[in-house]
Amino acid sequence: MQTQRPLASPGRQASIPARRAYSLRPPLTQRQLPIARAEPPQTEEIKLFGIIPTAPRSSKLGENLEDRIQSGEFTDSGSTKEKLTRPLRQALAKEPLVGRSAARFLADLGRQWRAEASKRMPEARGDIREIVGQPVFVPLYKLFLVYGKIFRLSFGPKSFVIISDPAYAKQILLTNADKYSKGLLSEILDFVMGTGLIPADGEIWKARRRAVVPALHRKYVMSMVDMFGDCAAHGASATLDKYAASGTSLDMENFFSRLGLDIIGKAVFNYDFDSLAHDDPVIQAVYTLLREAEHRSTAPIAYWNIPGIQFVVPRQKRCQEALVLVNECLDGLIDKCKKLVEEEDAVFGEEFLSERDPSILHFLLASGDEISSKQLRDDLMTMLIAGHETTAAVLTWTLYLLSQHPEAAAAIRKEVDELLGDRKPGVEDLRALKMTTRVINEAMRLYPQPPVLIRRALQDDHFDQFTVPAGSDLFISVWNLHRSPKLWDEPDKFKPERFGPLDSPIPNEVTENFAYLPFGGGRRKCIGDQFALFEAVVALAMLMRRYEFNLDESKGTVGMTTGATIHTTNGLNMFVRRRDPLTVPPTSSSVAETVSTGYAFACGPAVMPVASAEVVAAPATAAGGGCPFHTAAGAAVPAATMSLRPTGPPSA
Ligand code: HEM
Repeated sequence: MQTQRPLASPGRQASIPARRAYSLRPPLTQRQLPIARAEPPQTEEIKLFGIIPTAPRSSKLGENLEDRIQSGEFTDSGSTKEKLTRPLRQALAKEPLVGRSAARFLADLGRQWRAEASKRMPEARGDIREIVGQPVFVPLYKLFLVYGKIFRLSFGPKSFVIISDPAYAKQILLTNADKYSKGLLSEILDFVMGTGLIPADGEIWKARRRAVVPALHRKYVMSMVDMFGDCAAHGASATLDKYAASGTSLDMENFFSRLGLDIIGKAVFNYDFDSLAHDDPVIQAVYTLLREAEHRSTAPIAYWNIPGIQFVVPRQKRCQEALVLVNECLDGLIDKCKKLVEEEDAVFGEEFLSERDPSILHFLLASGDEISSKQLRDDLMTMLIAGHETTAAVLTWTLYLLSQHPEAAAAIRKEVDELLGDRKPGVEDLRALKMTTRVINEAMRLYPQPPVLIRRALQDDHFDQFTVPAGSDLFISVWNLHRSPKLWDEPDKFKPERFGPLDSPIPNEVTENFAYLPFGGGRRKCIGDQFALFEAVVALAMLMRRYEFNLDESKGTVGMTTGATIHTTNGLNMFVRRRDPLTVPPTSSSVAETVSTGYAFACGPAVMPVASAEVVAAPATAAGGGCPFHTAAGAAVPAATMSLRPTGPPSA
């Protein structure tokens, strides 16, 4: 197989020359959209960058950002003062006496102005509606191709620094991580995650990371593999077989969302949502919260801060009710688990795993971690949300890509047929499912979940000649990094072989030097990376073995919309066909046996700097209860396709 590595390491990256924008656009009230730029295009510059001026933009917002970028509307270069005085200097230079010395003086001043201008970060100014009308990472990519690895994006008084360079990403996530907080993300997610790990900062984050990371220990992740297979098999019999028999297409995005929810419910708090087989109010409430979080993450203003809004606006009221329902359910599960911990009276130690309830919640309670039930709920909600939509989105886009690349689908089937037949993969099989894993790695490059990482600078930080002042909001565009033509050969193409021979290490931020960040990097790297990768590999292997999937094109293009993760616009509608008679009876491998043989994780050097060694053995605590809502009949769960606005089809 051909080996294609990223084209350039960050050190070798040739940066796109810095350009700046001083768009003199009047305020919205004074102009009618569409509007052409107030400044004439910089013809010289346009030629330099191979950009051809275009006609004024059309009337549809967002539609023509590309044209507007090309028109030079956002763009200026060098020092404006220098450019304005240039004709004067040229005229003066023709005068023999005083004129020439005045021209020389202006030339010196111009050099100084240019030097100062070169320290100003390239800036794109625009109308926020250009961005909110489409998945945010799409316009950011177009702007990145013009402005390069770092630029400021300004909408009136608001501005964001967009980072699309591996070395800069490494600086923010790893070397200078202390200088950054989660900023906007904490504000957006506060209502649902509170001070859970994702939005938390400072001392709370440190304490929670130290407490939670050890719960996802090696033995725990291994013990989950069997459950992944059970859930996938259940999904097959509860849903896919029915659609295969009926011949009607099924929204696989919705299917993966339910599969992800069932898996994470069991893994985090030993709760069987069984959303693959039925809907109930708790499931509906979880989706209401997820949709609200997504909505907030793309909203141009923080409407949720308007006092009393949760009592007035119907969607906010529903969100509030959903929160109460989910919290009550979590409280019930916490009580039930406390009781179990008390009953079993097990000795807690490193890699503690209860046979009756191997969940993360059980670990946290058994560890004697002294935290409030609010903090515990925040942690559980965080893991529920973080571990559900992300994996579902990864599986959705992997299957989409496989539907476009039958040769890769065939390669996976060959691998699975030879290795597993129709039995569930065991832990020892994961290392051998190399092609399946590699396809998922490449799908995570093309469709990173989330496509953008959010940070706020707590102190000034410097990126080459540019200073990012304290208080700045930064977006690390993982989408841009993963699709940068400077880092990847044919970046928009699906090429699992680009990561090298199948025997080479599984790609991650370390192997690719921060050009590839499927699980982030540095001290806030995903704590569920191995869990998630194993889950995706098991589910994909089992489904590809049993079924063939073909896109139902009558349902329209598979567009992209975004919230926290990338969703399809119209669902991933697939015809499902059962493959040839399954000859090998499903069997399960012994997880315990494999764990004891000391299987090594295949994910490369995981970066979990707050080490699991910090676990302290402590006595168990107690109480009792259970979720009162699980068996209640409920309304239909909303489709997992959380469309915000339609866009064009994905380019891969
Ligand atoms: C394919 C599935 C997944 C993907 C693509 C993914 C991706 C990520 C990324 C990119 C981050 C870093 C965010 C940032 O730096 O701002 C992150 C953080 C996190 N992820 Fe995941 N994740 C996945 C699955 C999971 C699962 C299954 C869990 C839990 C069991 C989980 C729990 C977390 C938590 C708690 C954090 C925050 C860590 C911290 O800030 O200390 N994730 N994830």
